[in-house]
Amino acid sequence: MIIAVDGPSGSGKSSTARGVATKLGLRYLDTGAMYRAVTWSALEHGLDLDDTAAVAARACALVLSVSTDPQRAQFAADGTDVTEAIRDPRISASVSKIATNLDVRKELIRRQREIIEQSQPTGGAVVEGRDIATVVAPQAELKVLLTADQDARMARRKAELADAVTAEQLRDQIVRRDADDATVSQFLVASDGAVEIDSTHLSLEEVVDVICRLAKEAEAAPRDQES
Ligand SMILES: Nc1ncnc2c1ncn2[C@@H]1O[C@H](COP(=O)(O)OP(=O)(O)OP(=O)(O)O)[C@@H](O)[C@H]1O
Ligand SMILES: Nc1ccn([C@H]2C[C@H](O)[C@@H](COP(=O)(O)O)O2)c(=O)n1
Repeated sequence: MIIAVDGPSGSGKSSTARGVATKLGLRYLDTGAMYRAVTWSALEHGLDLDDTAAVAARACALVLSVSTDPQRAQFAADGTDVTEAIRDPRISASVSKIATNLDVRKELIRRQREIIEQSQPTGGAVVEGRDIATVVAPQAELKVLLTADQDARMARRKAELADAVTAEQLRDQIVRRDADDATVSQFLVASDGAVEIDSTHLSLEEVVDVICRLAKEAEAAPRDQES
């Protein structure tokens, strides 16, 4: 089973997808981390992020190791563990430049599909990002658009960063980033066949439970039609 979870920044995609994967015994793929790792690598190499050809060449050359264990997020870029470095505000501020580079997207989507394919023998994966249901895995058995209103998303991110960001940085990470990212992916409205879950007034556990229930229904649906 493939479960696609898309949505805007701070809506709870990563925490929810990890929780669902753990509960259902599936792999977990954080596609945003892959865009972050390319950003980290491009900056390490001193590239001008506006030089789209050079950045795309870096993305293609990058040896990227991605853990799909929902209990143990780990990412390595050219042999360096970047699990923590890719969460740095410096990366969050620049990552949209990389994510709106269409040649980078082409390369990362190719890799994401490979990782998804590799998860099939062990039961599948929960894959989260911005374009999973629409582009990366439109064949997903369950497609979720996870939303929350802007104030809730900003408050969650502020709490997560232990108030270590200014109001301006917070707005940049949530509002500006979504506006830029939405120019290349459709994650603000539910695509065909996707279920929208507004998590504004739901706890993380409640959202995980709703998705697990929908997954069980989706899994049972073809069997119901056969009988
Ligand atoms: N339903 C919820 N209620 C309250 N807090 C939540 C809920 N879901 C997630 N959170 C918290 O909100 C913060 C942001 O969640 P998370 O990182 O999972 O969002 P995201 O959509 O993956 O963000 P981004 O796309 O920017 O990486 C985390 O601190 C998480 O614990
Ligand atoms: N499938 C995806 C996943 C992520 N992005 C972009 C959007 C973000 O700016 C950036 C990092 O994602 P995050 O870790 O914050 O979820 O990558 C995308 O365009 N497509």
